[in-house]
Amino acid sequence: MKVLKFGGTSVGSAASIRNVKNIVTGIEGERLLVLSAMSGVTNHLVQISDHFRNNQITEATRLIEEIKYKHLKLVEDLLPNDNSRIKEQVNRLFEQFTDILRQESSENAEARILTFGESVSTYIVSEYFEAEGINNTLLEAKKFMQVPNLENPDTDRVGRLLDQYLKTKPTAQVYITQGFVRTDKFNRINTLKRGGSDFTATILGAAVNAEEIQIWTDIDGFHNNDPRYVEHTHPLSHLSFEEAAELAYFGAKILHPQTVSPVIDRNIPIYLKNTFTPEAQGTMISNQVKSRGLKAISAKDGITAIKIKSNRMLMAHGFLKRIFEVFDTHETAIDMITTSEIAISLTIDENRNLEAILENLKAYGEITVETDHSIICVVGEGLIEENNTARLFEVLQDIPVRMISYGGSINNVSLLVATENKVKTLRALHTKLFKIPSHAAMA
Ligand SMILES: Nc1ncnc2c1ncn2[C@@H]1O[C@H](COP(=O)(O)OP(=O)(O)O)[C@@H](O)[C@H]1O
Ligand SMILES: N[C@@H](CC(=O)OP(=O)(O)O)C(=O)O
Repeated sequence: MKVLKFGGTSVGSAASIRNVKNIVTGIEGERLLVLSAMSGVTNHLVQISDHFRNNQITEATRLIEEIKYKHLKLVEDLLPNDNSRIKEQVNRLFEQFTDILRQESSENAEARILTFGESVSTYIVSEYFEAEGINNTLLEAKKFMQVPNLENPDTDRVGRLLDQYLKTKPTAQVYITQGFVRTDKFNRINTLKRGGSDFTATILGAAVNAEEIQIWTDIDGFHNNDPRYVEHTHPLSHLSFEEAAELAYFGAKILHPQTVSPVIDRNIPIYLKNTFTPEAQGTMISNQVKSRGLKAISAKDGITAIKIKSNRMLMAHGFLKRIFEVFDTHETAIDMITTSEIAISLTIDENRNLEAILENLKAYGEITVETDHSIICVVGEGLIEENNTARLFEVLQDIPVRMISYGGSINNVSLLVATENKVKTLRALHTKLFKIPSHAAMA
């Protein structure tokens, strides 16, 4: 079995869905397709959910009509003839969706709203494939994507649930299912967080012990820096699991942060490919280390730095343990840590429980908080043994760096900068580390 994930732009128009069809028919054997919502739809659903929560029914209804029209137009473009049955079903799906909105507001209603885009996109693609003679079975992801614990999905359990469910469905060479959706510990619909269809693909890849996972997107692989901010980036032909995991966790938008973790133990390779230029090589992510030294740079926004200053207690044993317990109690992960004789600074990327954390930390010293920071992550196998780092520190002469994490792993150096300096830092590092002429890296 191969798992093929197609992202929002790949299912975003009739032309791109025709590319998807050509890609899928060019691959032999059993294929499990994981599809995202059409590009832009989940953003609209977020707005609909917000309007709904604020009782702005007129605004919510206008947006629903907009995305309904977008999907009906897609049906018209893909299947110009004999489409009335399919349009009726799309209309029915939208009626069911509007019913969700009428129900009492709850966290669950929000997740059901956000995951609706995947329900319609998979239905339309399945009908289109059928009309094109590609026999396929549409699977409801909520029947088997039981992921109560986002940090550590039980892929064996997902595999067992999928096996049971498949017994109730017609067998096919092509299966189609929704990305992004999961059921949580209360067995209610929830999401895998934004961009989560990549994570669906690797959870399912591990669950069925796939021979490989292909993630089809709108760019020719993993680039060595963020192409939205930096010019003259280039795709990398290979990344190790560790390199890809660090880059995704520290912000590279092309992959959901947790994409890599489910497949490492089973050693299932992931290929990143471009739906619009399928012949391009793309990036392979595997357990092999094909080259050492500097590979890529990424950035993660929304970081908060917290400093705890205490000239009495820092060196006392058990002090760090008590600090970490505060974060543990409030289920908040720590990203970076630096210590000095009298202070510890650490960062978090989730401010949901910030107030409660600060309240608890007060007992341990004087607290300073800085929001709106970004972690810049420089990654490569054996990076810090390869003498690249002297050049890294030259760049930092011109950029105010709040924290540096060096030596936690030999594959990664992380810097914390104010978000207003992020783009400048990415470009300066690109120029210096990849030896690009300085005028060329500026967008
Ligand atoms: N290092 C990187 N390499 C490639 N693309 C990146 C990188 N960092 C950010 N991106 C952005 O990620 C986008 C693809 O991710 P995404 O929009 O989530 O795709 P999809 O909708 O297919 O899931 C690219 O268009 C690119 O702008
Ligand atoms: N549609 C969801 C899930 C997803 O992964 O989308 P994409 O593959 O387009 O990033 C989102 O926008 O978050």
